[in-house]
Amino acid sequence: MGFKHDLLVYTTLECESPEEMAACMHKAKQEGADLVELCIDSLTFSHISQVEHLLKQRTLPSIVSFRPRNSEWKKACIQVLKLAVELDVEFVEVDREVVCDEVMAELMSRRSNSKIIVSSYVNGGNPTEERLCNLIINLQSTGADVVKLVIDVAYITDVAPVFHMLTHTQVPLIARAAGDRGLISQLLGPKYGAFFICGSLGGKSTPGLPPLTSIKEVYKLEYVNPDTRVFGVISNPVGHSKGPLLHNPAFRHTGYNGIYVPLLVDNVKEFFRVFSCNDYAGFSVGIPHKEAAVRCCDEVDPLAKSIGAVNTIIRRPSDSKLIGYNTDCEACVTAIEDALRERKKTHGHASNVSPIAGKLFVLVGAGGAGRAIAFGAKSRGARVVIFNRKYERAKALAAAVSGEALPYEHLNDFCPEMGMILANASAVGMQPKSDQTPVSKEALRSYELVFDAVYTPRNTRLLQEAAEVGATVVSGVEMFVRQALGNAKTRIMFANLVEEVTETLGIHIDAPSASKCKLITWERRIYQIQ
Ligand SMILES: O=C1C[C@@](O)(C(=O)O)C[C@@H](O)[C@@H]1O
Repeated sequence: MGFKHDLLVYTTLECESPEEMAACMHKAKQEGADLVELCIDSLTFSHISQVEHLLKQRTLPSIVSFRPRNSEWKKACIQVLKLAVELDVEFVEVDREVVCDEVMAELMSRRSNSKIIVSSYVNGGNPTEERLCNLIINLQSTGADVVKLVIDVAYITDVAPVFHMLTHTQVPLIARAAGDRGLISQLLGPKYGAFFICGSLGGKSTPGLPPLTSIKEVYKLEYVNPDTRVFGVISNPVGHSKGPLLHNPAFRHTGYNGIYVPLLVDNVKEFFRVFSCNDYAGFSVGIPHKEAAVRCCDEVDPLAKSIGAVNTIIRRPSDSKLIGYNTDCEACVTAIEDALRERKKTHGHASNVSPIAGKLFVLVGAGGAGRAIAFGAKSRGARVVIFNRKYERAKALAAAVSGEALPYEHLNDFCPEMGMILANASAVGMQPKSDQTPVSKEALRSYELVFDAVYTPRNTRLLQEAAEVGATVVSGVEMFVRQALGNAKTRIMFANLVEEVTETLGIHIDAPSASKCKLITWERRIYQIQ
């Protein structure tokens, strides 16, 4: 078939009425879909003529599918599939489990322009290459023009055999790993020769499916090819990350053939074992993996080593070794310093000494991000006090930065002096639990500045309440963009990208005031603020 490398983006329409389906088809077209899968079994219709009308009026090339929900529906299924073939619908999808050889043969012989897709659902997780291969051979033996597999995956690593099949199968193959952990089967599919990619309609996040709009605008999958280098954020959860919105445009501006994707990882070590080739070139590391990731690296930068957490990993092309860095530390501390300097400037006393020096720096959270912030604050001469739900972790971190650990229950009463700095490095307040806050509004009155590492939502409850009591607030987006620049800088070293990435991101950590307006531009872009 001629279209193997011409990417077609489709979306699946499940609607109650033919009218609604026609309207959704229109919407799918507006959002950039090349074709739609019409799930006729989702429709309520009294007569087949309504389906006929819908198919004749279709405004996009279509796949007609029908999944019978019980044995009585089987008759309707066969009737609809035959109708679709008669009407020359572009693709007619036949479920291998329901359609017998005889009907299959009839559909094949009656079609003129329709292509027949024979599909199967692979359940039970852990799809081995052998299992997938046998299934493909079986489906192909029906004489199908296209074979389609929807595969249940338990872990992101289960997607690797799917990529292997996409690369090595001769018959045109549509493969989709279902669920959140299967998302990369769609985003990276084109790298492995996939020619059909499924997206979700209406900006909706459907598990395992990228929104149609982000396929076109963020990932630009039509440019992904076998040489595309893969980057991504390893995290769990990962859906909140704005990394793809920031790194993908940066790649394009610099003409670099790379893609940056969310990687929902349960076990970092296993992830690196399976995705071990040079094409998987660099990673951001998010919660809760920043400490475990240190143990996966072959070399760790001295700063990251002392912190005990990495948030950036680069695969060195010359020997495929993983090199870990920590860009959170400088990102957070410089964001706080800049805000304090700005405040001092308006109060008339600017100075070169870090404005954090000598301050009481209260840190909530002793995980990977907390560790980086504690080390950063200590490096600037702050007195660090740590609160963490698990007291033992707070104590261990306090010992590492010559600070003090206090029981979490005392956080709201802690007020030894006024004008302290508060940094939240816990996930409290992150979407979807954005009504939560780690520190009460009353307690915030003792702080001169409040920083929140949580950046989704942008204006957390903690920051809103801190602003209401008159504190200077620094949002997590300041840290997020700065750590991403750190990612880019480490990437430049190994991918021979020149200063352009820095230019594109537009932030020069050494010259904070010049960077401010670019930061705001990125903030607008990331949160899609007009
Ligand atoms: O903390 C963060 C944010 C992040 O996890 C993200 O959401 O993209 C990426 C990490 O590298 C970084 O340290």
